Amino acid sequence: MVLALDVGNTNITCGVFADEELVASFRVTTKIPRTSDEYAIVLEELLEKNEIRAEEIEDAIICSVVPNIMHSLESALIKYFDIYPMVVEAGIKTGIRIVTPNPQQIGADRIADAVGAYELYGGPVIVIDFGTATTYDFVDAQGAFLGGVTAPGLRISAKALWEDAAKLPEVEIKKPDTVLGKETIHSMQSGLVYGQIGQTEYLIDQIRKETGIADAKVVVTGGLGRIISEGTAKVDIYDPNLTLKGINLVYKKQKRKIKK
Ligand SMILES: Nc1ncnc2c1ncn2[C@@H]1O[C@H](COP(=O)(O)OP(=O)(O)O)[C@@H](O)[C@H]1O
Ligand SMILES: CC(C)(COP(=O)(O)O)[C@@H](O)C(=O)NCCC(=O)O
Ligand SMILES: [K+]
Repeated sequence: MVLALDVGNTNITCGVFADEELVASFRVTTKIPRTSDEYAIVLEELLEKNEIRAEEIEDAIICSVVPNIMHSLESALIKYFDIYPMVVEAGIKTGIRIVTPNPQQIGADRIADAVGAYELYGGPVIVIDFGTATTYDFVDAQGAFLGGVTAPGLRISAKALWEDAAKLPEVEIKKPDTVLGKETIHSMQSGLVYGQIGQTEYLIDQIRKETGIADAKVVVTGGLGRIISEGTAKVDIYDPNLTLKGINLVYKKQKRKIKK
């Protein structure tokens, strides 16, 4: 089995794949600083809870947008699992052609999302990831990554409200029944969720207009993607495991390349 690690700014999402099938997944907080020894304990314990023994993990691949935790995480895999993990980075074979002046700038998670969306659902596709940041990326029918949009994530926006405005409290991110609120919490939740839905619909329309591809499919992922997907008819597919699946696809392509 292969361990796929998606290191985001909020969570490290871990997936265990038996070939194409995701057999287990779990999440670990990114923000907590951990040593390689601590990572090993957390990973081993969570694998065990999912009835997977460490010895069953034959290989690993990491996709990270948080450079400063890479050393500890890689060391944990080397030291305790005897695995030198593959890393999703510039130069790796992905099947996606990046048509931007500086391809190495693009977050590895966006590449994994693009690979997952294109391979599993087909292009032209707009892939949206509601993570710490909200990212919108466009991949055409031939698998070319043409560009993207980066916006503040739902939690970032929410935190900005209650941290910067004295009278605004911390609120749960959920969709109220009506747009207009008669109380502080309701109106904040409305601004956050309906605001994000409106942004999403607007950007989908604009991307379709700008590219001239009116029928581009919309695929959504990310921790907060479900609540937005449920609020708009413009989302075709919500796949909470898209990034992990994309990472696993990259792993398989790279393995094939090494074998040749
Ligand atoms: N399964 C889930 N259900 C609801 N919210 C989630 C879930 N997973 C993550 N979240 C929330 O979504 C936000 C983004 O998480 P995530 O997609 O893991 O971001 P990142 O990839 O940037 O680490 C976080 O605020 C987190 O609390
Ligand atoms: C845009 C991101 C911060 C999103 O990260 P996430 O929300 O998944 O933690 C990440 O993909 C990143 O740091 N990208 C590098 C810059 C770019 O993609 O243009
Ligand atoms: K992400």
